Amino acid sequence: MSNLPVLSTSELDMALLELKGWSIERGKLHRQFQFPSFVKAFGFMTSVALVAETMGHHPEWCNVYNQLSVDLITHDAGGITMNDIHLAHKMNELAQS
Ligand SMILES: C[C@H](O)[C@H](O)[C@H]1CNC2=NC(N)=NC(=O)C2=N1
Repeated sequence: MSNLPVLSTSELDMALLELKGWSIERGKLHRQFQFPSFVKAFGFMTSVALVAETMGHHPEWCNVYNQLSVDLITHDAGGITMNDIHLAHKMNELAQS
């Protein structure tokens, strides 16, 4: 359960300045990832799954071959919170390693 507030439009605009590749789509924090192979995509998803489980905060995502579409939203709060921003930063870090 998240007690964090839903971020305002201006707070989101500020956070997006530091979040390469992410945008707001249909009220969710969105990024499309592309990997060299399905195995690389799935390896990334496995790494993210471990972080997500530790955070207690989980992505909505769809994997097709080497493509991964991710949407982040805090269901308990009904909008985008700092939990989504933190998870997006962790995903960007993991995508580079
Ligand atoms: C009880 C459980 O920890 C909560 O329901 C967590 C699980 N993971 C979650 N993930 C996301 N993205 N939003 C949530 O509100 C959320 N809630």
